[in-house]
Amino acid sequence: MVRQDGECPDYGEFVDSDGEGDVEDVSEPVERYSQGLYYPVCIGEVLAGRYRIEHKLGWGGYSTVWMAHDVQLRKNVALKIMIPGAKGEYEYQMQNEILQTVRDTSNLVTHQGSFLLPGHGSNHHRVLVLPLLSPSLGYRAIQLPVATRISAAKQLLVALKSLHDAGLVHRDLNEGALMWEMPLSFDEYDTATKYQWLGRPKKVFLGDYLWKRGELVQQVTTPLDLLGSKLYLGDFGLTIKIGTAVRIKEQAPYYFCAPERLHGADPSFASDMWSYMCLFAALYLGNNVFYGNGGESTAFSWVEQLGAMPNHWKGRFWRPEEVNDAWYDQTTTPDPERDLAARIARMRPDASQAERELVLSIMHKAFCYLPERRITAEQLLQDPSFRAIMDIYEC
Ligand SMILES: Nc1ncnc2c1ncn2[C@@H]1O[C@H](COP(=O)(O)OP(=O)(O)OP(=O)(O)O)[C@@H](O)[C@H]1O
Repeated sequence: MVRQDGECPDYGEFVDSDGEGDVEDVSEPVERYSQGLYYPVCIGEVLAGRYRIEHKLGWGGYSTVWMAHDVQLRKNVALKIMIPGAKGEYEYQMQNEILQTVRDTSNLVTHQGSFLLPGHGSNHHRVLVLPLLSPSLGYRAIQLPVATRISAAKQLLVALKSLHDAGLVHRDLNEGALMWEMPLSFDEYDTATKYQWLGRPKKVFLGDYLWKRGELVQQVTTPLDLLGSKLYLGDFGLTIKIGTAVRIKEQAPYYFCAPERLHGADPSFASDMWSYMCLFAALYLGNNVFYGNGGESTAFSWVEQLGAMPNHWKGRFWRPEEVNDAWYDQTTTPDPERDLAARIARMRPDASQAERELVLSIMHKAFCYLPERRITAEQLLQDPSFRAIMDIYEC
């Protein structure tokens, strides 16, 4: 139904004790509320006198993200409520930098405004008001038509190029940073209709011991037929200016992290391009090319598919106790049964031999160990093999 003034509120439902585990398994760790990191929120609560919380969209190391209705402007928004302190402020500052320096922000998730919420004690939580999008799909992206996924890969590359052109390194490219457009007409509907599409919030009371009432809410699962075709890149909580030296070089999930970062190098445009190609491969193949927790298994997955790592990286792996000298032995070659070509053939038997060769050529240009030889976003957008793939899928 179309939204009416004075609408009867729906606050979702508390699950019974059997359902509590299901909500807890997929939600943020509850102890982060008692530690004063996350801001406790209830469905139906109105923040800053205008944003009525309607559902939960997701959470991360630095925030919880909520779907809200802006009763002043009568539109839906996402509220990213940051943890207090410098880490929570950093993304706001970086988003301001992006808004000032990036020429084309049309595929980037940037704020439309911001406010501070008083938290526990003297803490304050920065809140970013973001466009409402579909939360990242994770492994569900494979259920989208392949042409939609390839179009997403192209849009992601355009978004990344715009960031790189402004001298910014994303540094945390993974599936969680990809969000899809939601239908524009969504703004006109009342909460009950939105819950018919997204499901009513399932929730658990956080407990009386907190300084403020709050609920642990299971995040929405967007029906795939509700998604638009536009893809957005978000999560700039770790973004840096190129050339910035960082204390922690590596980044989880490690199977998206460029190998030089696990050998002590700072994040760079090139390391973003490695992560980009991991995402391209996941979208094209429907599965990740590399795996593991950043230790032996991840390094093994590089070597079996790409061959030996550069000899001068020897002795620099971040987990020295797990090193295998064969990784740097230049006589170690990819396993023909399990290399990239074999993987592409296995995962995409429907694609022609010519198409698979184009994809293999693209992947090798970005899955190149030496960052200085890796293809850039600008070059990849102009690359004949990349363009040929985009032509096949009419993107
Ligand atoms: N504007 C939005 N619309 C819909 N969902 C969103 C939006 N922004 C974020 N989300 C969802 O919330 C999740 C958490 O957001 P994000 O990864 O930006 O948080 P974070 O605290 O910075 O996390 P991380 O630990 O990954 O850096 C995302 O994976 C995404 O699914």
